[in-house]
Amino acid sequence: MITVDEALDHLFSLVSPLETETVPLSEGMGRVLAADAVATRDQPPFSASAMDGYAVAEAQAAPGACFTVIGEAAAGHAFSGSVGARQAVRIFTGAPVPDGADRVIIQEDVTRDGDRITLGENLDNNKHIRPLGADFKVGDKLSAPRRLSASDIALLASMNIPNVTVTRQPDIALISTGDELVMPGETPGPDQIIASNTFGLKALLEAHGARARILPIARDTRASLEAAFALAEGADLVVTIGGASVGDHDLVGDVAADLGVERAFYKVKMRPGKPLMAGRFGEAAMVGLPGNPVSAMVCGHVFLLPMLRAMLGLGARRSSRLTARLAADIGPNGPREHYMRAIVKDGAITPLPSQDSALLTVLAEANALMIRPPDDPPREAGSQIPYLPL
Ligand SMILES: Nc1nc2c(c(=O)[nH]1)N[C@H]1C(S)=C(S)[C@@H](COP(=O)(O)OP(=O)(O)OC[C@H]3O[C@@H](n4cnc5c(N)ncnc54)[C@H](O)[C@@H]3O)O[C@H]1N2
Ligand code: MOO
Repeated sequence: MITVDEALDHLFSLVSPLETETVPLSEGMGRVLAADAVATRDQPPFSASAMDGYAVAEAQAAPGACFTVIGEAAAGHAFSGSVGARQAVRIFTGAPVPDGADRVIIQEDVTRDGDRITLGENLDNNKHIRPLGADFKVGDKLSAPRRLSASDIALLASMNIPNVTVTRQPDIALISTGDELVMPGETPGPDQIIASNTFGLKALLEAHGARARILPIARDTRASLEAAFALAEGADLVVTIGGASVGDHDLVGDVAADLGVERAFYKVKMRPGKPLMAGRFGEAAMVGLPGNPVSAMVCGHVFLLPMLRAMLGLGARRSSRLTARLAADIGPNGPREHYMRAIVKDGAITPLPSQDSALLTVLAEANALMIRPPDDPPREAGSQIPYLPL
């Protein structure tokens, strides 16, 4: 058995960053920026009023001072003249500040009578002006690689970038295997259950930038498994679930080998997730996950998401870990790295009482996978423990 980090190194050797494509900015959310986006304009492109009020020369803005209003500047409508001594321009938020003015007095601090204004006695000290280029200047950039957030999309729009160069989304084919499985919505026989793993994995992978396809369930026969692999044609990554262990009906490894999968490894020193296999399948990578529902999802977090990030050009790194203080004493760990379903609350982490890898209710209740290294000694409450957030 190899360690989790060794398995990850093998998995990274099976994938590489995918090619790029250009998409409209409105479809860029969650995509990975593959080329720096460079501003070709300053924002704001002029010094702009930050408030509604009157633009005047700072030097004359004393309490009680009087000015003559000579015109108006609104957003989208600049005042073309310039502001001289004892003159003011009525101005609104977002309007260019006219020449000669370098301060905006908010209208709450002004009394107006016809064309005359008088400043109040308690002026604030703020100029209420946003300088040219205060947000960004020509040449400023949003650097790649970067997964685009909603805030990034707003920034790119403001930079006048209507299309973005992003990494193509990996196509991931998901194959459930087993005679006991039917799809959600079907009527299971008395000895059958519902295929949950492909659905959970599709949700996980798509939330992180992949396109995942759930293929028809492969039955525990060579022919059915071969048919499922054929349907996976064109995928960047083929993921099978179940049939990975040592039972008489666990055929995935044999069929994959017959189809030319060069196996990179089999079995990882982790819990859950031990019977994991991986290899190269033509142009694609192939990963065989264990069937137990929690094992499959844990392997999704620990292995598939890092592979996905590597394919998206975000680098070949394991998932980032956080740490929390242990809420209560725990006993020693066994020989496999244990990913325990746990709850982190107010900075303290508590493993859930049942760690059976078949219990999706426990996984759904958990918000963290608490990580215990192989042969970790007992830990006392208060120790810092690493975890993967779920
Ligand atoms: N003698 C041994 N038996 C087992 C070992 C072992 O080392 N020696 N390892 C155990 C561990 S650990 C795991 S994990 C499982 C993995 O087995 P498989 O990958 O072969 O998975 P299956 O036997 O096909 O299924 C296990 C379990 O999960 C259910 N399952 C499968 N696919 C799905 C799906 N898509 N959605 C929902 N549930 C699924 C399946 O019905 C079984 O209940 O092996 C242990 N055995
Ligand atoms: O490794 Mo199995 O995945 O412990 O349940």
